[in-house]
Amino acid sequence: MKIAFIAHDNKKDDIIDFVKRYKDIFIEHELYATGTTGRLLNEIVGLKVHRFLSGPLGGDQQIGAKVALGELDLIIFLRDPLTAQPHEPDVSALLRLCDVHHVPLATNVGTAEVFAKALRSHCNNN
Ligand SMILES: O=C(CO)COP(=O)(O)O
Repeated sequence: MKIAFIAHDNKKDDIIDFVKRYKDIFIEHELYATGTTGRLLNEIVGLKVHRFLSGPLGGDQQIGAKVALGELDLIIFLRDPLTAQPHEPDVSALLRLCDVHHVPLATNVGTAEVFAKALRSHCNNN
């Protein structure tokens, strides 16, 4: 599967912890991320990740474009619901495109866990 990771700054520790816990699963897939999130997943978790621009510089929109083209299968976007983002319109546009194109989207660790466990059982059954 093609999976994209995005995390706002206050959620960077959470996404690192989450991806570390499921590294054995994610390593089997094609991974994408916004700039800073991708760098951290590469340097700290040790995964190969295709990196787009940083979110505020257009990375969310680049991921949205891939969603619109049917080129991503799952989005893990750990949003910070307590901090205003200068690029909020880009964030909303990405969430909207996921809904338009029926692409599964996790916006918190609880939902991301459900997806990761589903991926794990899918891998174990194949
Ligand atoms: O701002 C973001 C998503 O809206 C995340 O971007 P970075 O991964 O570059 O920090």
